[in-house]
Amino acid sequence: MQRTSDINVVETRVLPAPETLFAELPKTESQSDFITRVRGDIHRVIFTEDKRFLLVIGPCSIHDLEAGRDYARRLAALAAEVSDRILIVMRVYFEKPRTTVGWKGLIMDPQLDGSHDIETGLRTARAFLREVLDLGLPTATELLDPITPQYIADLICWSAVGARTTESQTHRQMASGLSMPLGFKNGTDGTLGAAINAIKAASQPQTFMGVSVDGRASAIVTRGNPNCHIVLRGGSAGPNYSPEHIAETEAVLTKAGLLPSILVDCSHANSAKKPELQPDVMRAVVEQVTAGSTSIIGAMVESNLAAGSQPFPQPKSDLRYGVSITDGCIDWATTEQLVRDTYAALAPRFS
Ligand SMILES: O=C[C@H](O)[C@H](O)COP(=O)(O)O
Ligand SMILES: C=C(OP(=O)(O)O)C(=O)O
Repeated sequence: MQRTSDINVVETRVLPAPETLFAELPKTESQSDFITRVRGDIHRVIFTEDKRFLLVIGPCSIHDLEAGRDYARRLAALAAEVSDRILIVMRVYFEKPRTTVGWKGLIMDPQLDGSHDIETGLRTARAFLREVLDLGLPTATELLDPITPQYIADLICWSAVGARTTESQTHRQMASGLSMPLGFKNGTDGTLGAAINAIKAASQPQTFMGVSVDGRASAIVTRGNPNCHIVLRGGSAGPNYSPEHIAETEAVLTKAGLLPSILVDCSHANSAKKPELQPDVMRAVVEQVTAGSTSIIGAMVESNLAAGSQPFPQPKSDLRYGVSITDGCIDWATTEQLVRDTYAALAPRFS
């Protein structure tokens, strides 16, 4: 008989059930309390009941755990210093959507060598998230593969659906069942429609196929996620964080019957993918906030220990410490200065 399926499948590796990883790497009671409290804080920021500025900041992707820990320790100290005006959440990004092909992040390829040991990737992600939380630092990630949340979402305070997947029904359904506040990015073309439709779809009950905690294919029935908002990241036509863009986004959200809560991504097309421009974008955004904008709830910044990015793939031993292997970032000194400047600029809001 002619084979009609799996013609292009080379191997199927069964993964451990989510509950196996929960048992191996459990969430502690204090982590659980912390996540619940931070998610509540972010909810209040989205609903403008908390005046603090939500800042999602950190590496474009985590590829070196030691550098990730080093960064998290520094950010935790800084976050504690500014916590009365800025709610800092660390980008702990383990999944990378690619324009064509490339390294897809630590979950998909934890050895950085194309071996795609996803089982180790999932364990590594869980273990690292617990370390970040134990520093008293809230966690943010992009959820890309719809099965991933079953393994790590209990350790995430805020998540994103990226520009390349906001229009996907699969991701909107996934978002409708997630327990944390979530930002949908505008599309790579810069238009808002897909994100607006995504917020609407994710707020509704949905039924879709997924994996249960014991690892079986299941129909998942959700309640809808009421804590979704838009993230402006610019697009092929250029940046979209100017007062005019913010006013237009506010109007479109209001017309759609949605809360006009906007987080501005200072990276990606808002900085023309030039990481060193992010502080300028951030300053322009904070200026709008101090001038009275109530729709801007915060910003996102790609930051690492060292500036820029390095080519990848290359031998692991040749990689420079603290330098991104995906999008370019600002370095730690610039990050610290930017956060302190933002803290100072926000003073009038709290006086
Ligand atoms: O933030 C990360 C990247 O911009 C996104 O994953 C796309 O990356 P690529 O265009 O290098 O594939
Ligand atoms: C991939 C990312 O962004 P975008 O979806 O906006 O390209 C990201 O923030 O890492």
